[in-house]
Amino acid sequence: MEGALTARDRVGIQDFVLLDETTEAAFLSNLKKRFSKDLIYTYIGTLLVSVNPYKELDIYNKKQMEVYMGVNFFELPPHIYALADNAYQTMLTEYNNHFILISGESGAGKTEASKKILQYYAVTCPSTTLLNTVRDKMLMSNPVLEAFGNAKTLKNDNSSRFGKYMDIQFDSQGDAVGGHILNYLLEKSRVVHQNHGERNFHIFYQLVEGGEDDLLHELGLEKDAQHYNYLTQGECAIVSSINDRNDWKTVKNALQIINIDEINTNHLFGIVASVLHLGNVQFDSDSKGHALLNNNTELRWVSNLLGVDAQSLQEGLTYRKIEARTDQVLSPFTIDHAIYARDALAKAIYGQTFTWLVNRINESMENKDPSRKTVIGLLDIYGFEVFYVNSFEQFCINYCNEKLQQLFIQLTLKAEQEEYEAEDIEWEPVQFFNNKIICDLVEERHRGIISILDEECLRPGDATDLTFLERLEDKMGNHPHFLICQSKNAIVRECFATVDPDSRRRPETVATQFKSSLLKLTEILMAKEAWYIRCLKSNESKQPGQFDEALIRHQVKYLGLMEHLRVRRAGFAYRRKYDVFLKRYKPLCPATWPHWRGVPADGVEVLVQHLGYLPYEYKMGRTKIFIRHPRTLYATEDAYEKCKHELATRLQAKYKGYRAKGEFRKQKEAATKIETCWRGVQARKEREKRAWAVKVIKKFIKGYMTRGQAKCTDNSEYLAFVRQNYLNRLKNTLPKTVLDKTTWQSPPAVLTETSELLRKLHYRLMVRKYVRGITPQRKAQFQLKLLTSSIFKGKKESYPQSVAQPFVDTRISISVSNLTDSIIVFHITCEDPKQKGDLVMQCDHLFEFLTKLCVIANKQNAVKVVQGSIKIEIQAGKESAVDFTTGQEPMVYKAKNGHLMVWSEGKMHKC
Ligand SMILES: Nc1ncnc2c1ncn2[C@@H]1O[C@H](COP(=O)(O)OP(=O)(O)OP(=O)(O)O)[C@@H](O)[C@H]1O
Repeated sequence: MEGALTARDRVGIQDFVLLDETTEAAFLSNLKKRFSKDLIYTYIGTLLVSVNPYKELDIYNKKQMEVYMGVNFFELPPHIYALADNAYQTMLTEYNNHFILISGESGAGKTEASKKILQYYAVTCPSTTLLNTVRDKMLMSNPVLEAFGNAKTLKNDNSSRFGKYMDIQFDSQGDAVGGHILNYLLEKSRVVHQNHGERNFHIFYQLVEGGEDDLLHELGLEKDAQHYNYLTQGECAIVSSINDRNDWKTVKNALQIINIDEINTNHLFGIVASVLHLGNVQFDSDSKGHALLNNNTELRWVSNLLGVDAQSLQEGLTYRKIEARTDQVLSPFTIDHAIYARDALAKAIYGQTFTWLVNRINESMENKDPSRKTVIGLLDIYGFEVFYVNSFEQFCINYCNEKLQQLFIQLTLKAEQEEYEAEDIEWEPVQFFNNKIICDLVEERHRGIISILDEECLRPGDATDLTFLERLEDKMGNHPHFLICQSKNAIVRECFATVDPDSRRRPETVATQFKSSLLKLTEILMAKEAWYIRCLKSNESKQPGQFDEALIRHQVKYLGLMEHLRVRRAGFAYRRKYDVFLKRYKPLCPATWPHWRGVPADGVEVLVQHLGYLPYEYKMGRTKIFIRHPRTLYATEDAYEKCKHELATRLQAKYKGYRAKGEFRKQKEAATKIETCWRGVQARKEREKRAWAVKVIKKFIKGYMTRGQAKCTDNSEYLAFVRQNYLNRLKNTLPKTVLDKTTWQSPPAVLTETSELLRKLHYRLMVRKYVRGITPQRKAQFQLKLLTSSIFKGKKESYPQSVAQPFVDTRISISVSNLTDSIIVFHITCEDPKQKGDLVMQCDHLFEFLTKLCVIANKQNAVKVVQGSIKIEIQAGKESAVDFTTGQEPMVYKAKNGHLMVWSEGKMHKC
C-alpha cells in the first residue's frame, strides 16, 4: 500500500509515517519539496498538515470534491476533503460524534480550512430544498461572523479575533440538518485600540465605505473612515487586499439569509454607528480637572442610536456612582477615567452585540427535530500569538492553545502510550513535552495565574497592573514556565469593566469565565472522536511560494508534530476492540462467518491467521487488536469491501427473489380480489337485469291484460309496444300493388281505426304513384275500358272477363272495296282456332255506318279501301279472301276456290 501511495504522489512522501527517517530535517525537507510543487497537504497518519500557500490553488472545485467522496483515506493524495469525508463516513458507519480541531498560528489558514470543510459538506451531503436553506445559513454565517469578529492584523489581513466552535448536525441519512456555534473571547479591546498596521473589526469599515448614503445619513455617519478615532489608530483604514464595499453587500445579503429582519438589521447598524460616535466623544475639563461633557453632538447621536437617555449617558461617562448602604454618591471622573469609561462602554456594547449575533445565527440554524443527531464539530480557534506588547487577549489566546495542546496530547500521545501499557503491548516509549504544567500554571485553583488575578480583583484597595505583577512574582516567581512578566496587561481594567451595575456581587472575572468556557469546551471535545488539521504559516510576509524554514521549524516544534510522528511510527496505526473488529471482518473467514461462538479474541486470532497476517504486523492486546501498518488494514478493508459486494449481491438476489415472491403474492391477491369484485359486479348486474326483466314482463302481462281498456298507466307501455310492433310489421309487409288487397296486416284491436286510415292512405299513395306513372296510351286504354264498363258492367255477363283483356288497336280493322258493293269486312284478330274469323257484312248505309264508326272511334284512318281482293281469316290461321268484281248484277257467292265472290250492282248477301 505504501508503495502504491508513493507512486501515486510522486513529489516527496504523502504520509510522514512512511518517511525513512524521523528527523526534523527530513520532515522539513519533505514538506518543502511538496510545498514547492503546490502540494500543501501531507499526512501524519490521519492528521493533516497544511501549509498556507498564500495563493489560490485549483484544488477546491466541485470536481475535486466528487473525487474524494466516499474514497478510502489513503487512496488519493492528501487533501482536506479526504479528512472531511473520512470523518463524515466514520460518523455515518459508527454513528458517533466527531470534531475536527484546526490549529496553527494566526494566518496559518485555519479559517480557510474550516470554510473548505463546510463547503465540502454543503456540496457533497444529500440535500433537499429545506436542507439547502440550512446549508445556506451555515455558509452565510461565515461572512457575518467574519465582518463582526475578524480584523486586519499584522499577521493576517482577515484574522479571526474570536474562537469559534461550530457543530454541524447530521441525521441518520447523513443530511446536514442544523448547526450550532459557540464563540470564545472576542478581542473587544480592538474596538477602541488598534496597533500600528492593524484595523478595527471589518464591519466598521464596511459600513462607512459601503453603506448607502441614506443609511449613513440616518446614522449620522460620514463616508470617510478617517473621520473616526476608533478606525484610524492603526493608520491603515484602507487596505488594498480588502474590498470593504463588496464585503458590505455580501454581509447585508448574508444577514437576510440568516433571518435577521430589517428592524434588527437597522438596530445592528445603529449600534455599530453608535460605537463610532462614542469613539469621537471628547471631554473638556473643569478647573478641578473633572471631565465635562456639554451638549455633545456625538453623544446625542449615541443616545439616539442606542435609545438611551442622553442625560444618564452623560452622567455615566463623567461620574462614578458610589453606593453606600442607602445613599448614592456621584463622584466626578477625571478625563482619563472618562475616556476609560467611554471605551469600556464601546467594548461592552460591541461585545454584547457580537454575542447577540451568534445567538441569532444559532436560532436560524437550529434543528427542532428531536430525533437523535450525530455531529461533526469544527474548532477554529485562534493560534498562538506573541507580540512585542502582549495584552490580556494574548494571554487568553495562548492559554487556550495550551489547553488544546493538552487535549491533543491526552487524546493522541499520552492516550496512545497509556493504551499500549494498559493493553500490555510492547513498544518503545516516545518522549514528549507534556504541557500540563503550563495549563496548571494558568488555571490551578488558588495557585494559578487566574486565581491570583481573581484575588487581586476582589482585594480592597487599588488594584493595578503593578500590584498584580508583584503578587504573581511573589507567588510563582520560581515557576520554570512563568512567562508573563513582560505583559503591560489590561487585565485589571478589563475585569472591572464587566461589573454588572445592578448587582452587588462582583461577577466572575473575564479570565475565570474564559477558563470555565474552555473547560466546557474540553468536555465537549473529549466526548467526541478527534481529527486534526495542523496549519503552518509558510512565511510572515504573506507571499506565495516562500517557504520560511526557520518559521516552519518553529511551528512544527511547538505543534508537537515530530512527537506525533514518532508515536505514530513507533506504534500501531490501527486498533479496535476484538468484538468490533470481529463483527466487521468476520465474513472474510469461513470459521467466523456467520457466527463465532467462542471468545472474540480467539475469533480475531483465527480470522487474522486466515487472512495471512504476519506476526510483526499485529499484536493482540488485552481487549484490542493492534495493527502496525495502514497497508495491512487496507488490504483487509479491501477484502472486506469485495466480500461485502459479493454478500450484497447474494443478499440482493435473495431480497429480489423475496420481493418478487412478495410482489407475485400481492398480484395474486389483487387478482383474486379483482375477480371477486368483478364477479360481484357481474352478479349484481345480472340480478338487476333479471329484476328489470321481471318488472318488464309483469308490466307486459298487465298491459296485455288491459290492452282493451282505455290508455292507462298499466297498459300505456304495452300499447306503445304493440303500436310500435304493429307499425314495424306493417312497414315490412306493405302491399306492393294497388291490386293487392290481401297482404295488409290485421291490426290489434286498439289500432283498428288507425290501420284502416293507414291502409287507405297507403292505397291512395299507391294509386297516386300508379296514376303518375301511367303512359298516355295506357290512359287511353283505361278510358276505353271505362267506357266499356259504363256500357257493359252489370249488363253483360261476360263483361268481367273482358276487363283484364287489354284493348289493342290492331285487333279490329275495316276494309271495303273500291267498287259499288256494300260489303264491309271487319278483320278481327282471334287466337282461338275454334272461333269464327273475320266478319264480312253487307250494309246498305255503308258510308253512314262507317263514317259514324270512325267518328265514334275517333279514327279516320280505320277504314281501308281495297281494290280487287280483301284477305280474310275464316278461323285463326285459316286464310281466305273476298274477291270483288263488277258484273251485271250484284251478287255474292262462294267461289270454287273457297273465296267469297262479290259482284257489284247486285243484291247484298250475308256471310
Ligand atoms: N488553502 C489556502 N489556499 C489559499 N490561500 C490560503 C489558504 N489558507 C489560507 N490562505 C490565505 O491565508 C490567509 C489567512 O488565512 P486564515 O484567515 O485562514 O488564517 P487563520 O489561521 O484563520 O488566522 P487567524 O488565526 O488570524 O484567524 C487567508 O486570508 C488566505 O489569503
